Amino acid sequence: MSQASQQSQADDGYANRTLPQPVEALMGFGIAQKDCQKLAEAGYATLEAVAYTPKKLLCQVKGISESKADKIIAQVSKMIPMGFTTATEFHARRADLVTITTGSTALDNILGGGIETGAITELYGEFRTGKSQICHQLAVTCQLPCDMKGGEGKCLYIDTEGTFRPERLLAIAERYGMNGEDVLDNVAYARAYNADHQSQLLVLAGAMMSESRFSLIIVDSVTSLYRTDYSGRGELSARQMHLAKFLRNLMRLADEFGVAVVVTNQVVASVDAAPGMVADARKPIGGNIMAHASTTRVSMRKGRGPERVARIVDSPCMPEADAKFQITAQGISDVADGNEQAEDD
Ligand SMILES: Nc1ncnc2c1ncn2[C@@H]1O[C@H](COP(=O)(O)OP(=O)(O)OP(=O)(O)O)[C@@H](O)[C@H]1O
Repeated sequence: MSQASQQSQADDGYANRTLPQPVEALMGFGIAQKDCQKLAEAGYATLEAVAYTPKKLLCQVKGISESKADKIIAQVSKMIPMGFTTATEFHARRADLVTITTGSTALDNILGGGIETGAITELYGEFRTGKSQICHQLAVTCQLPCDMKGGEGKCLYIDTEGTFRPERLLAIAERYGMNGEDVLDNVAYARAYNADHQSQLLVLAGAMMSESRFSLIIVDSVTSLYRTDYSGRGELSARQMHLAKFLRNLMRLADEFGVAVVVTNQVVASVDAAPGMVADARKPIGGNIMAHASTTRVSMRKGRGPERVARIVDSPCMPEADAKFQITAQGISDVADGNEQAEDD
């Protein structure tokens, strides 16, 4: 969760967290309004966004010279705490960490309660494994109150494959007794048409999130446009650099606004999979860049009928584990025969 969102109001709590301060707050400290506007238009709409960005990038904003950037950084560093804290304090902050339910208790359990806010969770797997269905589920549950395992915030949904279906949200909302119209109104949806556009949408996202309370960003899928916009070995390095920048901006939004970020990813046949290793013979796209950017990685595969199996592959504090869930008309739920974790393969 971002430091700004820690500075919460009277009764504290995630739902009452204050929004980060707008970059215009610099105006009282000798920074011109037009410079604040330029920063906001370039995607640095909050003090946190400026504070978390290297000087080199601030200097790339049209009209921000090196000396202006120095002045801005000096002022922002007085306003946003970025130094050391004790592990005790950090631990206390994590105790308040909000997680968003996936709709399946078994899946929530292996994730440590649900999808973590302030972090990037990657769902990867072959087609039809339920990645987009989980995204639809979370777009609804992120709006639930915290005591119902929600995030009490809106959802920002970036769809790169044209698979977003509001009808699914309505069906899921009904399951939780939520007003369908409100649920749809609380989802900001954008279709991304190319990798540059996908990045540009994050600039808009930052501006929207500084005005209204969001608890979740979804990018479904994070890599598909990169696969089509960049082809062959010759463009691999440029692709990875662009992807790294996109992921870094996503992480910045997670830090800045304390929102959960969920990205889906496709898989490709792994040439180095050993014979007999059927279970994970396919690896997620994006290589090390993707692997390092994701806080938690979840591999998904098909089970019997509507059943699916999710496996925690990488997490900073949860062990590798499997959970079964199923896709139903009303979203993601535990398998009919119980909430138990899946047996070994
Ligand atoms: N209303 C529904 N009720 C039950 N199951 C559904 C419903 N809608 C979709 N599904 C199931 O969800 C599965 C598709 O899942 P999803 O779209 O999440 O796949 P995905 O992993 O995102 O695949 P891709 O990589 O192709 O986008 C299909 O097996 C489909 O039968």
